[in-house]
Amino acid sequence: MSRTHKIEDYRNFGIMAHIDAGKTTTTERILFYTGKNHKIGETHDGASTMDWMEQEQERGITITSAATTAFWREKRLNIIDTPGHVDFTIEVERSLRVLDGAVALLDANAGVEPQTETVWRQADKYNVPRMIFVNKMDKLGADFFRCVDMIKKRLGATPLVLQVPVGVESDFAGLVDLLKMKALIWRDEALGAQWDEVEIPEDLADKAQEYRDLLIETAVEADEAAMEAYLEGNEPTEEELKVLIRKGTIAGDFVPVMCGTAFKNKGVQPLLDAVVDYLPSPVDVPDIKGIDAKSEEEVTRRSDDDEPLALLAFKIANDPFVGSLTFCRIYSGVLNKGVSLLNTVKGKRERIGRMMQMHSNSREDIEVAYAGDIVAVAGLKDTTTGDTLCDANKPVILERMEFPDPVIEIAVEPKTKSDQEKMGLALNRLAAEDPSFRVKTDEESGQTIIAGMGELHLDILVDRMKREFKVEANIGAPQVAYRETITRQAEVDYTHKKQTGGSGQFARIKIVIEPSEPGEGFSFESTIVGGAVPKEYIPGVQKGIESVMTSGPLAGFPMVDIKATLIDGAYHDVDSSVLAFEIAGRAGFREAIAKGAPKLLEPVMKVEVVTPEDYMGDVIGDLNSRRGQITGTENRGVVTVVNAMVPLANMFGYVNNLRSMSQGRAQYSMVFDHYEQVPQAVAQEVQAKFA
Ligand SMILES: Nc1nc2c(ncn2[C@@H]2O[C@H](COP(=O)(O)OP(=O)(O)OP(=O)(O)O)[C@@H](O)[C@H]2O)c(=O)[nH]1
Repeated sequence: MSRTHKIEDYRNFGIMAHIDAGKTTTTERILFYTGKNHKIGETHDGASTMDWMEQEQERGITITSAATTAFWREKRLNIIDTPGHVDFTIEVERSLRVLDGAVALLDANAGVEPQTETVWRQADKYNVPRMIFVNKMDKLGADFFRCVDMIKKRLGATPLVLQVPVGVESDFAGLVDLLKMKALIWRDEALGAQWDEVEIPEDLADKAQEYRDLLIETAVEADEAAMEAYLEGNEPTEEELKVLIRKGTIAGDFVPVMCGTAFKNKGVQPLLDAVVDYLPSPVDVPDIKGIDAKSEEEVTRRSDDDEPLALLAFKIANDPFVGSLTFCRIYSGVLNKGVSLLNTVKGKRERIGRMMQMHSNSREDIEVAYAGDIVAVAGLKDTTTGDTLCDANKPVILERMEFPDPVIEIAVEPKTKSDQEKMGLALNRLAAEDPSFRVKTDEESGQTIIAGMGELHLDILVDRMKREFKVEANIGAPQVAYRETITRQAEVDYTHKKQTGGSGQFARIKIVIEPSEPGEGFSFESTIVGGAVPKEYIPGVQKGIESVMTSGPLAGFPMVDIKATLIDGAYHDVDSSVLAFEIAGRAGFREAIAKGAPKLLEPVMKVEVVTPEDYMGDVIGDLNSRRGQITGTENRGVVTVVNAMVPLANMFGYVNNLRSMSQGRAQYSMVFDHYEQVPQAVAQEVQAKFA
């Protein structure tokens, strides 16, 4: 069997959005218009085809990323579904990792929302070329040009407006295509409705011309020759413009902006055309970087069937019929069913017994897959998210993903003895699927603690534990994941000496510790020259120090952002050992921390509340009482937006509070922003509770 599509004809892209912007609806329309999905399910009926898991349907939010293959204008689209809820940013990160381009959805009324901003920044990190679809143009309060403005102001991006809406809210009828300079007017709002290409309505003629000029001016910046020609008075043709837009989009110079309403079936086909025309194929983006597992040298792998086989596992899902499915992107080479591959991260072999291509409502067993493809492999044993699978003769570790630390924890207690065993198994399985989810045992109480990105994240995991693994458990109150660090530099000269019977122990170290930048974590360095401490003992010192980092002196929380430097020391020919230096490292570091003025840190969330003006005073008063700092308020049509920074510890149960305060009319969203020192009075409470 050979390729059905050249790799240049692939578009691996994701749809990213704030919760409720309409991602599910848009994805389903895309699947409908690409002809793979003939029975459309509206999300509010709970019949959505992208939402596989039971809870997702019940809660109406898309939690896991599924990859779906569809076809448009002889191109092969692999749509990677990215979740919108901030508790699952980890899912967003890992899907961003494997896609080549993205469509960001905005709600035409709400514009750029905080989570859109978060996801946008993540996409910046991976240099993902993007375009924007301003959805819900039919909604009350929709404002396309306000969205364009927010793209500039909030996202700091350069919008390249490709369309101008014709009508708005219930009068939204279609759009002006600024390349063709024609209006596309839909005949009705039914699924599959046709449109007519007509002259631009008179009242829009000036606006269309203004935006077309702007479009050309922005687009020619992508290419010097085109720019010169334009300055000499030669406008690019439609085809030339498309080439320029493609080039600038892939380079990240600007972001094409389009509009429509997925729900009322307007604007989806032009969006698909733009995906094909402007988003990159796998060969248009830089080659993936990796490390040669033998030589440890940096290497790159070209998106090419002739390169050695390498794939990256980016998602593990439990399928009710097939069992565990590992979603992989093939970066290079050809994958045949039945081969045995090396997992270079785990150092284990895996056999590809069965692989599938996912379509929105069916899965197709396949025998072979090529560079650029996304496949779901069944029955892998040891592979977890982020691992590389490859040809054992050409072992490579593809760029690994970074995962944020969890900010919230709860204790889970199995109800019966049999639940106890099942729970261990279930938690391990869930942790393998989701690297932002951690499980640990509290050393003092013996309780099992699970940690994640937010209340909802843990809620869903506990729910899955009950449903999928039939584990009954009692759940404790959610707890903030505090951290500890030091505030000043400290130096310690510590000697560990023991001389009782047999052989003695001797190790002397001189260490300096200092605070490092927030988010830098822990680092260790030795500046010793001339063998005051022999090389083989230094790892002992580091190990001793690291063992202390896991539990700070104030309340036993992990320590972060500390740099430790071993500057001097001494040893004894007979009595020194790695162990003696480890003991010295541990005790010396403890002493240094005490001198370094330790402090407690807490996660602070960026909160946005959208409320009718009547409740604004109450909302602000309440946020203040939660130790929140209001960073700004803003009018958005009929509602007021309140922005604030609030410690996570004071945000538990906020949703109910806000609901009763505003008679259910205000909404909020929050994202983790940074760790900050806990005020003294609060710190004392926390310490009393945990010490
Ligand atoms: N008026 C209007 N409503 C829309 C449009 N698109 C989607 N909706 C509605 O907005 C709500 C959210 O849409 P979804 O498609 O579930 O949004 P989502 O972004 O997938 O949401 P999550 O999966 O929860 O993140 C649903 O009630 C949709 O019917 C649109 O173009 N116009």
